[in-house]
Amino acid sequence: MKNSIIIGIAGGSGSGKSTVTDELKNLIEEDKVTIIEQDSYYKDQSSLPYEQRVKTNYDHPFAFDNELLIKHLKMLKNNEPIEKPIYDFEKHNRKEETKLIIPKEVIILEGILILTEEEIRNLLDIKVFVDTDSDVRIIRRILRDIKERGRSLESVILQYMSTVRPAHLQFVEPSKKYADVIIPEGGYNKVAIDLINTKVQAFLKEKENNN
Ligand SMILES: Nc1ncnc2c1ncn2[C@@H]1O[C@H](COP(=O)(O)OP(=O)(O)O)[C@@H](O)[C@H]1O
Ligand SMILES: Nc1ccn([C@@H]2O[C@H](COP(=O)(O)O)[C@@H](O)[C@H]2O)c(=O)n1
Repeated sequence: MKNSIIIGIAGGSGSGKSTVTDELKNLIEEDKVTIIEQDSYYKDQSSLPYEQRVKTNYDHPFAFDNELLIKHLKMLKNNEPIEKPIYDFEKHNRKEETKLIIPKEVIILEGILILTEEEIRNLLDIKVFVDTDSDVRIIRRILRDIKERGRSLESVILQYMSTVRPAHLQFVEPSKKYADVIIPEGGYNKVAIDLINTKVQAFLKEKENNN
């Protein structure tokens, strides 16, 4: 029997991925669940000045160090701890420090582009897509990025029009077809979150019975 299961939660920026992830995490015993954000695996850009880092297209698959993400997911599956990078949205770069992540039975991986890459998809036991209309997503993103990511209204709008929206249409939206479960409006869809949790609890019970 597997050491762990990995649940992938994809969806556009502002769709409610982190909210779904937190709601699901709260239903699982604390010592059995860990969260991996694809955002933590943005490529290291220390060699570039801030003025260049601001201009990076953070919604294109090239922006992510998926090689490291895949390596870490495989290590966790193998019961090995990892040093997860920590991302700084204000500086547009990885921090120098990392966070020790101990392998747990349930791993929740969340991020905009986790379903676009076949090698990541193949590591996922449950694939979820949080499906929220673009007008709702941009409003949520404006509020969040100004409050939590040190952005101005103008910068959020410019970034949305130049890179976020085109990459969403090119990469994120088409990846919905790979999902096992599509959650409309994300966030607080209790029925959908309970259904995923039922599958998680069945796995944990089976694992306990096998020990
Ligand atoms: N169902 C919802 N109703 C209202 N606000 C929500 C809902 N889901 C998420 N939010 C808010 O929208 C913002 C973006 O949600 P978040 O879960 O961080 O999205 P994502 O991780 O997909 O970018 C957050 O400030 C969050 O509190
Ligand atoms: N330096 C960065 C890195 C990423 N972004 C944006 O974050 C979005 C993904 O995070 P969500 O929590 O919204 O899913 C993505 O759309 C990037 O545009 C950024 O603005 N700056």
